Amino acid sequence: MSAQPAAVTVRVPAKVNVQLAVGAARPDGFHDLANVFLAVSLHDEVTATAADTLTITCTGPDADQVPLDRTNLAARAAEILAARAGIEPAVHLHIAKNIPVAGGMAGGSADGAAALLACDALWGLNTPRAELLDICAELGSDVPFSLVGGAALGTGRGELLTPVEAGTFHWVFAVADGGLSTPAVFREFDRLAEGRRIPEPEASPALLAALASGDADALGAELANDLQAAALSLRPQLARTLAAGVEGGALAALVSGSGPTTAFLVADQESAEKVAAALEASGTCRATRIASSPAQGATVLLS
Ligand SMILES: C[C@@](CO)(OP(=O)(O)O)[C@H](O)COP(=O)(O)OP(=O)(O)OC[C@H]1O[C@@H](n2ccc(N)nc2=O)[C@H](O)[C@@H]1O
Ligand SMILES: Nc1ncnc2c1ncn2[C@@H]1O[C@H](COP(=O)(O)OP(=O)(O)O)[C@@H](O)[C@H]1O
Repeated sequence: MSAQPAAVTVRVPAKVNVQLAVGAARPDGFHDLANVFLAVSLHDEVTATAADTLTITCTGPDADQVPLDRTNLAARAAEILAARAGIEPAVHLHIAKNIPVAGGMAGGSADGAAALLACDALWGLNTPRAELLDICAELGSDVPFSLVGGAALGTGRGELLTPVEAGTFHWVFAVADGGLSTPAVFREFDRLAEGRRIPEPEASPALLAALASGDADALGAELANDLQAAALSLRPQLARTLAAGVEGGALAALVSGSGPTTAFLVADQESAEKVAAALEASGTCRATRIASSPAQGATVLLS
């Protein structure tokens, strides 16, 4: 019998939604989506080590905003996996956090997927991939994509994934002060849509073709986020950040998912540095990050 590893580290990417088409509210409170996810090279790392009880620690610039109790998605992932295996969730999960918190980049979802993979390896469970994906969907709509990474279309509430083709793209992200609550942004979407017929969400063929081609100008023309108006309604100053990035040379700009992080598509690495400098000089954001896409999904680094 092979020895269990003493510690397992999993690296997991953030995401941006290059198309987020939102349907009407469903009876269960969720919204049907056509959610074109792209994993980007901004990562958290989650390390699992055996411990007496389930404990969470977190380091990084936004660590003080991360819950360290059982509401942390990494803790919930460990509990669900342990319950299925009939064992105790006796693990210390350390989160090295680099993804903005409550920023619309699925940082919590990323940690949930990473913790699931790390615990599965630490406990030697070899859970089938399909079962891991089921647990991810139970944890949250974005969590399956954090496991899978790359580029994918999410339907249903975003949890039903079909891989899509994607060339390489370069991005700048502007991190805002404070977060936005995802349910609050969906509620604002509903409020703004009152009295209007909301079409069924559908992936745009032009967007998917642009994504596959690797042509940044073409993709820039197709970026679309139905939650953007709601995020801007709750946080009007984001309009200044979007404008500052475009004036600084970005090909296109949009709010990342439910926000308030804003995403800027740029031509190349050199342009990324210029746009990041322009955004920082504008004083309209707290920080900037440069990244490329697509990035690999949750991956075991050390064990
Ligand atoms: C908007 C998106 C875009 O990818 O992500 P963020 O930008 O916040 O990261 C996702 O749909 C967020 O997914 P996730 O953060 O996993 O949400 P969940 O935990 O499943 O749901 C939190 C709450 O968001 C709302 N919600 C979420 C997904 C969905 N398809 N319809 C919804 O209405 C519901 O109010 C739900 O109770
Ligand atoms: N591991 C985690 N990292 C960050 N936030 C988490 C985590 N687990 C639970 N949360 C909670 O989820 C909320 C949303 O965080 P996050 O996933 O970063 O944002 P978003 O849903 O906008 O992508 C946070 O405000 C926090 O209360």
